[in-house]
Amino acid sequence: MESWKGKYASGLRFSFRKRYSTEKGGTVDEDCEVISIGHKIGDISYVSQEEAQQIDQELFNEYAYSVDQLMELAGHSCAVALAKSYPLTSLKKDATVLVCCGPGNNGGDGLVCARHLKMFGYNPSVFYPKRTDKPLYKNLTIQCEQLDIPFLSHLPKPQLLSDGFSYIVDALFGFSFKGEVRPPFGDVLKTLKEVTVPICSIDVPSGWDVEGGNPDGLQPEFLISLTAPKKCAEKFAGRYHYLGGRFVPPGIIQKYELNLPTYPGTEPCIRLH
Ligand SMILES: NC(=O)C1=CN([C@@H]2O[C@H](COP(=O)(O)OP(=O)(O)OC[C@H]3O[C@@H](n4cnc5c(N)ncnc54)[C@H](O)[C@@H]3O)[C@@H](O)[C@H]2O)[C@H](O)CC1
Ligand SMILES: [K+]
Repeated sequence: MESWKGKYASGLRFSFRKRYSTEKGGTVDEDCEVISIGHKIGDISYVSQEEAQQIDQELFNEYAYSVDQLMELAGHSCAVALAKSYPLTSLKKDATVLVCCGPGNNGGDGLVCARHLKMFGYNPSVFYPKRTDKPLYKNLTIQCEQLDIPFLSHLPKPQLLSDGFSYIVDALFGFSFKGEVRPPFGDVLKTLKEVTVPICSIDVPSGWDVEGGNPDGLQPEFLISLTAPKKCAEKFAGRYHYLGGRFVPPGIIQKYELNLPTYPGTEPCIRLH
């Protein structure tokens, strides 16, 4: 497991054991190792909603990336981080995974992630209740359909979801989420809050204020922050926190004074804790 803590100087490494409580009242131990591989010392950066949106726009406008390119890298890094956290061989239920996609680019990341999960041998299904009428999303949908990834017409009840899927990917909202949740997503989030299998959020746990979080909202087990963690990620108390979206140019890192880990080797993601 590669992991990073900004406060440790380069070359330091230590092991520790984390203990989790299970629903049945028992405990599970996990051996963890923290390795400092970056040259930066100091706490990791958490960006505001405005900074996240500015960085996004700069990547498109100043650095000439297309949204398809970044979405592909982002979604691929999500699938890799999920595969590291929930290896194929550790899953029952035929490695079935439900990917819930929202109307914006977070949902697009979810569609890309579903495609890569299928390529990695998982059995994803997609729930995509509010489709956006743009070629990018239509193409991502066709790509999934051509891989025989089922699209659910409605979201099953919590018990059925818990029985039928190994984990659920939350790709409903990312860094542009604002205000109170609007229909039909209030019901979707309510259902997801009641499932007993892990919820895995892409970029921001959906329904959380991008900066302030949401103590009454979803409590995902897994979070992958893209580009840089958003301020709400400081409140994430789940088991796996990854950073992905390995496409941030040095100019952006300097301009926004981002303190981020150096990705190891050719990895598209890195575990933060
Ligand atoms: N630079 C990067 O790191 C990249 C990140 N990517 C991903 O893109 C999302 C941000 O995408 P964006 O389209 O700007 O917004 P969202 O997906 O977060 O949501 C917009 C969508 O949601 C609707 N909405 C907003 N608030 C509400 C609400 N309260 N209730 C209901 N609906 C709401 C809004 O109307 C829009 O339809 C980022 O997080 C990453 O996941 C890119 O993939 C690549 C570059
Ligand atoms: K999300």
